[in-house]
Amino acid sequence: MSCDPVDIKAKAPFPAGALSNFAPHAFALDGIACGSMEGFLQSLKIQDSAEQARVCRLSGAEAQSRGRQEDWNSGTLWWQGKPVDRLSDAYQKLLDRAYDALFAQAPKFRNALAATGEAPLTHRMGKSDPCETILTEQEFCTRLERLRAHFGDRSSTRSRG
Ligand SMILES: Nc1nc(O)c(N)c(N[C@@H]2O[C@H](COP(=O)(O)O)[C@@H](O)[C@H]2O)n1
Repeated sequence: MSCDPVDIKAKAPFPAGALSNFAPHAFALDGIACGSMEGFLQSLKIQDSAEQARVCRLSGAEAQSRGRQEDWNSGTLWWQGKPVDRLSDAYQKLLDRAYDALFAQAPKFRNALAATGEAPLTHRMGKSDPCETILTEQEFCTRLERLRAHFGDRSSTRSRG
């Protein structure tokens, strides 16, 4: 049986809206408190660690518009005072760790992800060029689908007894 895609965006009803990076799900990464994934992502454009930690606590459009004030045309992003090349494996690993932390620490995010069943996930408003955005549609949706596969892992473990 095929399912309709779930297109993730902030103003969509559950579960798509709750999966938006804008949604206020609290988690911590490397001891830094984040109010949402958007707060974390947009903070990566900011070199100053104190201001970065402040932006991490934001959510929604407030977080996005704060990050969009920064010029990161050089392709250098920042985490805890260290530069991270946008096009590097290190950046992909940082994104993995952030989404793993969100999944582990935010039950409402996990519930929304579980509620998508096996539907394809899309983020049609997202961009595709990594030089134009801190998170492409593909980087976003593949991570959510990887995390969602954990639910299947648990049920198959149970069914094997
Ligand atoms: N609301 C919204 N509008 C757009 O035009 C977008 N590209 C997105 N995508 C999300 O925005 C974050 C990336 O921001 P930047 O493009 O780097 O400023 C990330 O959360 C995308 O999922 N959202």
